[in-house]
Amino acid sequence: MTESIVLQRRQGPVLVLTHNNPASRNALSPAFYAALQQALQAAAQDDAIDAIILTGEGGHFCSGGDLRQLALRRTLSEAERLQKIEALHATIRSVQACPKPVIAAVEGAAAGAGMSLALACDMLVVATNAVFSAAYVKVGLSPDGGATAFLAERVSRQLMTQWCLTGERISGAQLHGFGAVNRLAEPGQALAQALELAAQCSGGPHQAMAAIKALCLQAPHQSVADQMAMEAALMVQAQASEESREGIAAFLEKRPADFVRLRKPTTGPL
Ligand SMILES: C/C=C/C(=O)SCCNC(=O)CCNC(=O)[C@H](O)C(C)(C)COP(=O)(O)OP(=O)(O)OC[C@H]1O[C@@H](n2cnc3c(N)ncnc32)[C@H](O)[C@@H]1OP(=O)(O)O
Repeated sequence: MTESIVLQRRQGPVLVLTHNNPASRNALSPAFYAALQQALQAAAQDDAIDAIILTGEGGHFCSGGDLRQLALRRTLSEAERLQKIEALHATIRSVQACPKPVIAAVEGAAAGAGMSLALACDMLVVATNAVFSAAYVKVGLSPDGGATAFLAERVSRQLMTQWCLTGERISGAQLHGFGAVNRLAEPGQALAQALELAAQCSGGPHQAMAAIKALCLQAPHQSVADQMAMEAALMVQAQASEESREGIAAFLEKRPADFVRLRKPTTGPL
């Protein structure tokens, strides 16, 4: 039996998704795109899952596009090449469209589109030995997977341009210095730290958290007026929700809020 390209493990209400292609340092593949999208869609529907961690098997997060496959792309038509890029982009969108927080736990390399995938996540836990690189330039390519959008959210245009033009390696510690990282972990501890962070997001109000994720994703990309319009639209919904009824009642009754009982009963194993 062939092993899954995305390993799935539940730790309480946290789903850990592990890219399992260590022989190529977790280079990207159509099978990975399909499996990750499917896992995220299933997790979105599963009320027992509060947060998702994305990580890589074998000490590396992801080495980006598969260079053996990319070498063959020149023989494809422009439309076919676009279709392949779109498969990556659909995967990036699926991370951001998932209503649950997705946390990247990064050890080792996050190169090229592997860096894009890590930066697409809602939160980032990196080991000090993690190495990010916009490696595209090294192989004569320009960035994709949202790399330039995600870098622009985190650092100046000058620095982003330098990183993309040189493909230089950026350590986990460096990224942490730019405030681009939620937690900096000792080597080998990124997943453990990500699980701690995920635990902080557990037991919360799912609808409100989905609204918060959507707001945080849009904030760097729209005007204050548009952002406030989006906040208003979501707040109108939130104020009428069972979640806010429970949260406010719990405060007034001096007891912990119980958002979990508002969810549908789970069908899957915990
Ligand atoms: C559409 C998307 C485009 C892009 O993302 S463009 C950017 C593509 N990515 C890169 O250019 C990064 C290439 N990889 C590396 O720089 C290094 O690797 C790492 C830093 C990730 C890891 O270095 P180390 O631990 O020393 O491993 P190793 O000996 O270089 O590689 C081990 C095996 O993994 C294969 N491999 C690594 N990255 C890729 C890749 N991106 N695509 C296909 N295979 C890859 C190698 O070839 C080799 O394989 P074998 O053992 O058979 O010699």
